[in-house]
Amino acid sequence: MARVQAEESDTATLYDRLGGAAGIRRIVDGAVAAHMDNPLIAHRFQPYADRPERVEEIKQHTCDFFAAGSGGPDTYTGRSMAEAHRGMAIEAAEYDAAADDILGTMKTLNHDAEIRAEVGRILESLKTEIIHA
Ligand code: HEM
Repeated sequence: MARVQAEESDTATLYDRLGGAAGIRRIVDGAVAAHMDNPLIAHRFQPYADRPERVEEIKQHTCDFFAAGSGGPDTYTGRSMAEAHRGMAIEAAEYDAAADDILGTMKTLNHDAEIRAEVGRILESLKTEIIHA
């Protein structure tokens, strides 16, 4: 029985381990709030402060992006990462600040070190697409 449970948890998708759509939404909400408060990148997001409908659209696309990339049922219909960030000239330090916000939010939400490291590796793999796009 213990063995079966271990096998089940080994095969659970990252999407399931993040808590599905609701769990991903909590991470995205927390990360966007952290970005707005992060002196390294707040200026990137402040122009959206009075456009709640655009913020909601970006959040929805980000949720779909993470869900589709982690084994969830959703399809991502937003732009590619390079296209979404083209012309912004995002620096590596800004990228790291955004990744820290996401991983810090996950820690606050009690995701353990192992799953945070897994998400950290995925974020790292997106870095070259997003910086200097
Ligand atoms: C950590 C990895 C990142 C991921 C997975 C990510 C993901 C996304 C997604 C899915 C969108 C929505 C695209 C769309 O609606 O078509 C988006 C938009 C945006 N991202 Fe990122 N992003 C990341 C890093 C960053 C960084 C480092 C910055 C700036 C410091 C940034 C600034 C923005 C801005 C300002 C928008 C809105 C663009 C617009 O309205 O046209 N992102 N991002």
